[in-house]
Amino acid sequence: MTIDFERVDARGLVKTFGPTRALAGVDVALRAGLVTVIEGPNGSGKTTLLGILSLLVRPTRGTVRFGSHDALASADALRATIGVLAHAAMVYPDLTGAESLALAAKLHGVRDADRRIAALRERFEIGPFGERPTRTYSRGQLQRIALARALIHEPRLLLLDEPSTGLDPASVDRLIAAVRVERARGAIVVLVTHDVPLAEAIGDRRVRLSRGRVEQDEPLAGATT
Ligand SMILES: Nc1ncnc2c1ncn2[C@@H]1O[C@H](COP(=O)(O)OP(=O)(O)OP(=O)(O)O)[C@@H](O)[C@H]1O
Repeated sequence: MTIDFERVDARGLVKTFGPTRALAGVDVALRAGLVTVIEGPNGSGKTTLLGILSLLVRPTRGTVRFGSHDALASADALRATIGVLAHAAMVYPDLTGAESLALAAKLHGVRDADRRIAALRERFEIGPFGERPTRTYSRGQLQRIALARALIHEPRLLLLDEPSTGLDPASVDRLIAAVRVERARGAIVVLVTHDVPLAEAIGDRRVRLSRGRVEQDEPLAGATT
């Protein structure tokens, strides 16, 4: 079954960890073909919000809808529609990059996996290093594998957590190009970052969190190129 949706709506999200209120009533609406940047100081709740949107963390209160689907009630079915690029690359160190992509394709039941992997390898310039174990990779090489893996199943919802950390300018350019392709495909893209130039280069909207609340939610100018 293919699940499709054009928007994700989170309403009234509260998340407490013991005495800590990581989120204190957050509403966000995310739409297909738009990049939403989530900003805010350390501890403002960004990672917690991303965890809830990835359906891996349950909110204490609130609702999450993927289109007409109650995402909290159907998390297992909907998880396949999500692609996540997290801080840790989450690859098996002894597998090669190519094997990591093949495994991800298999887990997601990607049809025509060989062709999809070849296309992603070309797009992210994963050359001969793709045949080496990932434990030998530089940060930028790992990032390219992680991005390719996050995109292997053409996710509807793409969640990127600080994707530019540690990348050189060429790698950041590649990342920006990749996000633009995903946006043009109609993906719903969420980008958590402290990287202001990156946010301004690809963000369509900025949601600023402060102490677990939305402090600002505004369009970003000039991001439509
Ligand atoms: N598993 C947890 N257990 C206890 N407290 C937590 C947990 N996860 C997050 N918190 C707390 O919730 C608050 C929000 O954390 P969160 O990681 O969402 O912030 P953030 O905006 O992503 O911060 P940063 O910019 O530092 O990554 C913080 O006070 C944090 O200490």
